[in-house]
Parts: sequence; structure tokens; C-alpha cells
Amino acid sequence: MAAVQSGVPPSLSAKVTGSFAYLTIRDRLPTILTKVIDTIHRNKNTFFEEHGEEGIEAEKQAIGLLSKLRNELQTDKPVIELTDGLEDTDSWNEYLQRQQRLQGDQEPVSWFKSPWLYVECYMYRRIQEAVSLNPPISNFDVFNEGKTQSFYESQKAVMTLCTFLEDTQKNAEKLSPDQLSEHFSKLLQISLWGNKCDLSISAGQDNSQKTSPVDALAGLQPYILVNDSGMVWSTLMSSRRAGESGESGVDRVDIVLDNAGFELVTDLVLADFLVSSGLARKIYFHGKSFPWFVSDVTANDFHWTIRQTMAANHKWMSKRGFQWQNYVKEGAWSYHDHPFWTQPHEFCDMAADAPDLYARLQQADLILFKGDLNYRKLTGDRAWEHTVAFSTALRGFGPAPLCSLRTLKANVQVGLQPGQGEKLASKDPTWMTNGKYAVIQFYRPL
Ligand SMILES: O=P(O)(O)OC[C@H]1O[C@](O)(CO)[C@@H](O)[C@@H]1O
Ligand SMILES: [Mn+2]
Repeated sequence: MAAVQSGVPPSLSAKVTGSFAYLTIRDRLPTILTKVIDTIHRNKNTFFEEHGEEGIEAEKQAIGLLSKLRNELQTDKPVIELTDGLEDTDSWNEYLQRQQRLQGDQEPVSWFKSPWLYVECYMYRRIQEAVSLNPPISNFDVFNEGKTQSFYESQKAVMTLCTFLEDTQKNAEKLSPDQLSEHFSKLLQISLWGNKCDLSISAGQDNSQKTSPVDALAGLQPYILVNDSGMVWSTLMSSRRAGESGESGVDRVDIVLDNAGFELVTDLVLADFLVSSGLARKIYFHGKSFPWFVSDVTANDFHWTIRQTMAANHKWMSKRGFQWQNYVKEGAWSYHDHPFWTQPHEFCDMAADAPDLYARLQQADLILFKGDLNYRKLTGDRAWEHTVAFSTALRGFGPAPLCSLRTLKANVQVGLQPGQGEKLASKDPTWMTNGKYAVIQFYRPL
């Protein structure tokens, strides 16, 4: 018999025919796999130039593995163990057993029957396996083209944003606390809406920022369903006051990054503002250790974005790029990855399953979790009632004060007012998945 935890709703799953999870697995994931296959194929000549015949062989093998994966997914075959012997392989295989135990042994763990969060993460890990089993191309990022393209396509918006930051800096000394808080709130919202620009929800279709992100804010305000930005600001302020005399700001803000391209720039601009205005001394960025959910940030994307910003033919943009490189050199900014971010766990499992990462996050004064997938993991991707408190859905996860900045792209949403969800559903039936709505949702551990 399947084990049922009392009081905790079931995981979202494609077994509910017609649900968003079902449509994602039936339609969006195979499309993403087909694009990955096509990308590898288009790079055949490059592989040949770099590795000769071995490169061609690797291309063929990887495509074979990915076609097999697509077939397994589309025919709802059992999920199988990984065989690539990487640092996280055992942990993935143990997780499969855990899922099997939870599900009971009548039916194998499979794409359309098991938790959506698990199988969707598993697909990206299998893509990584297909590449890593073919050593000459094992560092090839199958999503790189889309990520760089989305950065270039949002150049104008990036320039506007860097000019906006420059203006806030010019008058920095003269700013009253209210003005400082006003700028912070704007940059927090820009980073929030930056999350519209992911490439997973659109199955890799162009989704970049083309209009001014600053001018758009006022019009977007009504679409923020929960806005706890005041609590985020007081967290930065309360530590400021608690600091020793003369010291200002909190010590460390952690940003758990989501997507490369425009969203990453909005995060870097926010981080720049926090450091340059003395609100935080250090920023820890947390990213992925391999390509993930189409557009997520890897170490390579992080450093590439800084270099591209430096190289821009725009005074304020390149100035920011150099500033960011300095922050990295001086250690005010640092990039960290951990295998846990590319695993399928709900975050309530982090303390037990990745105690080192949990301990590291406990050192932060504030953690910003970017994006939809992080929200799904914070809430366990479960069928919660909309009025359930965010703190309840976190199920004990709370290494430090934390805030989710997320546009809604999956049908899980907690912490709403009674009736709010129903009203939204009658006005806009796809409100939970169309990316038009957003939340700034805060939690402070007791
Ligand atoms: O980049 P984000 O904001 O995490 O969005 C990715 C989202 O897109 C989806 O792939 C859409 O199904 C979700 O699974 C995922 O949560
Ligand atoms: Mn993402």
C-alpha cells in the first residue's frame, strides 16, 4: 500500500488526465527533448572539428540515448536507474527507491503515474547522463544557444536597467531612507518580473524582455497576488540596526538563482544595489552544476553574463559589468553550486538530505528564492488549498528568513486570502500557469 502522510496533500502528478502536469509531460517535455536532439545534431561539424571521428560517434550515441529517453517518456515506461557514476548518481538511484516505497509496489515509478516534480527533474538529469556518457562532448551545454540568445535579445532592457541603477547611484548619498526603500522595492519587483523570461514554460521559444522593465512596474502591480516586500525590507533594516555602531546593512544575502538571460541580469542589478548602497556586505549566488530546466544559470552562464556586460557598447552597462567583476574578485560576490539544486527533493528534505547546504544557508541573513521551480520545491509541489499558510507548506524548511520571488507557472499557490483564488479562477482560468501573476512571499523562521 502507498504510504500517505497525514495532513499533507498529494504531490501533483500527470496521473490526473488533463492537469497542467499531464499536459507538461505529454506535450512540453517531448518538445524540449526533440529540440535537444536537434541541437546536438546541428553541432555535429563542431564536434568533428574538435574531436574528429570520436566527436561524430559521441553525437550519434548521445542522440540514441535521448531518443530512447523520449520514447520511454511517451510510452510511460518505468523510470530506470542512472548508470553514469557521477557524484550524484547514487543519490538519484536512492531517490527512485524512495519513490517506489512511497508509491507502493503494485506499479513501477513512471512518467505519467509518479510525482511531476520528480519525473520532470529526472528528465533533465537523464539529458545530462546522455551527454556525460560520451566524454568528448560531456561539457556540451545543450541549452547554451537559447540562453545566450535570450541575453542578446533583451539588450535594450538591460541598458535601461543599468541606466536606472546608475541614476540611483548618482544620488546615493542624498537618499532618504524612504527613497532607498523605494528603489529597493522597484529593483525587487524587476527581479521578480525577470522570472517571466524562462525558456522552459515556452518549451524553448523566445521569451525575452523587450520593453522597459522600469516603466512596466506600475501596470504590473495588480498582478502581484501576495506582496511581502515590506517584510523583506524590515529584515534588511532590523539587522542594520542590530549591527555594531557605524556598521550598516546585513552581512549576507543569498540569491538562489533561476534563469540566465534577462532574469539573471535583474538579479545581478538587485545584488549590485544591495552591496553598493550598504544594505548587504556579501552576496552568495547559488546556481546549477549542470544545464537544467532549459534556461537555468550554471557557473559558465554566470561568468559569461558578467563578461558580456563588461564588453557592451553602452557606457552604463559596461560600467556595471566591470563593477560586477570587481565584486567577484574582491569576494563581495561569490557563486556556489551544490548537487542538491539539481535533485528532485522537496526543500523540506534539505536538512536531512543535504545538511551541508542547509548549514550554509543558515548563515545567510536573508535568502531570495527565484522562480517557479524553487517555489514548487519550497511547497513540495503539492495540491495545497490556496489559503494554507506559506509557513505550513514549507513543512519545517526555514534555514533563515526567506522570500520567494516567483511568477506563477505551475498550479501550486498557497498563502492567498479566502476567496482570492476563486475570484482569480473566474476572471482568468489559467491564472496559475500563464506567467501573468506573481508573488513576493516571505517567511521568517521562529
Ligand atoms: O524557470 P522557472 O520559473 O523555474 O520555471 C520553470 C517552470 O516551467 C515548467 O517547466 C513549466 O512546466 C515548470 O515545471 C517549471 O516550474
Ligand atoms: Mn528556470
